[in-house]
Amino acid sequence: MLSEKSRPLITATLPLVGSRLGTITPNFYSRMLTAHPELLDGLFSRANQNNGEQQKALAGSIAGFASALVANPDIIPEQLLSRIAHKHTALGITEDQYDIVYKYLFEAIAEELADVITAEIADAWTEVYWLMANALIKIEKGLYALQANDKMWMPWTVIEKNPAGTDAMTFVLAPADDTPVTVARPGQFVSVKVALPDGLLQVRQYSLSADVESTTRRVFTTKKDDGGEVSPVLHNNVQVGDVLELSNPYGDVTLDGEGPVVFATAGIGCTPSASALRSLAATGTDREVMVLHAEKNLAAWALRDQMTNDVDAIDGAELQLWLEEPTEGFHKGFMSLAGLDIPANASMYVCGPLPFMKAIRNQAIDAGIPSTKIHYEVFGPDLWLAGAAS
Ligand SMILES: NC(=O)C1=CN([C@@H]2O[C@H](COP(=O)(O)OP(=O)(O)OC[C@H]3O[C@@H](n4cnc5c(N)ncnc54)[C@H](O)[C@@H]3O)[C@@H](O)[C@H]2O)C=CC1
Repeated sequence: MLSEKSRPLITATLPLVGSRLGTITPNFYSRMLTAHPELLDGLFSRANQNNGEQQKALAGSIAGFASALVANPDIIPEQLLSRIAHKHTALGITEDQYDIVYKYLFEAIAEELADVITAEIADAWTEVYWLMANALIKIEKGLYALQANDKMWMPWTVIEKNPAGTDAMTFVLAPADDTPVTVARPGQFVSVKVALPDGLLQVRQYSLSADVESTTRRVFTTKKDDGGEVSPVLHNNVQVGDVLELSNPYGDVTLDGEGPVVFATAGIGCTPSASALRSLAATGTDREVMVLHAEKNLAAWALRDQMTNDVDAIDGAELQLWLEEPTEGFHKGFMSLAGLDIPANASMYVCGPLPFMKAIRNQAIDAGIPSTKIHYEVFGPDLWLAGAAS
């Protein structure tokens, strides 16, 4: 919990620190990556460094955590930390790296706030940092302990590479060694390590799109982002027979509980819901299932066959489709929940572009679905969650 000594200091300086985070975090990353260039090789995303998303995400997390602590000094904001911990473990973050972050973050704070900072203010923010870091370290240790092995990276052989819709590709992989494989949960993702043409190793998270329970297959589907650094390499360069390094599965937006379930997805955001749907169909679920999906056109829908087959296989399951390009038999334009008969006790899983998720979450809340039952995950640095928690 935040000490009584620090609380008024954090309350008083939060607006100022919040307003300067935009300069503190680039200063921090620049110091840290200059001193530890190895962290950019296989840990931090070069694309997110270059476009500033990583800096904004760190700033958002710190501000969100500090705001929550000031409002409730005795309560650690679990949801915010859980989401971050799953991303950290998928990257193999270790306890000692929190010392490295502390050193360069506080050097950056000292420089950027030189006009206002006192020893007392620095101590108060140090307390906030270690409250957050120690809580994360504890959650992350627990997540690592749940895995079937204690390795970060395991070799997997690409055994299939299948085009999925017009822009995506499904990769099926089999273990390339005898490391015990963790059974994943529907909705989880794995990190995939890819060597770029310039030799730099980069890591991305991809949702498993099918067969999550399997210990002999990993299946993920990725859309090619022509402006991106990693997906074009996966699509163009990686071939059947190649070996990729994969992490254990992580992610806390998973299909749990009972009762009716609604999947509302758009574009390649259908992947985690498709794996959940696959699991429901495979286990002969008696849950009421509604699948809502939005795409530009029918051909773009990456997992069309898999999802329609699984909807057909589940008793009473319903599928509705929205297409931007008018197509007979389907809703036209962006998804709308208006007029849909969504059960009041439904759990909703929303995944797709951020504006889509915001629109659907708002509509669902207006329709009476409690926010606690609406599950979503922002892929990439988690700005929205950090903002929502503050
Ligand atoms: N596990 C996860 O959280 C995953 C998340 N994603 C995310 O899903 C997103 C999907 O990307 P794309 O397929 O390229 O999407 P896209 O840009 O092709 O859009 C797909 C559909 O989203 C809907 N949409 C777009 N903007 C909207 C708006 N302002 N309001 C309402 N609906 C809107 C439209 O129906 C559109 O056809 C990516 O941002 C990716 O980060 C993707 C895979 C997994």
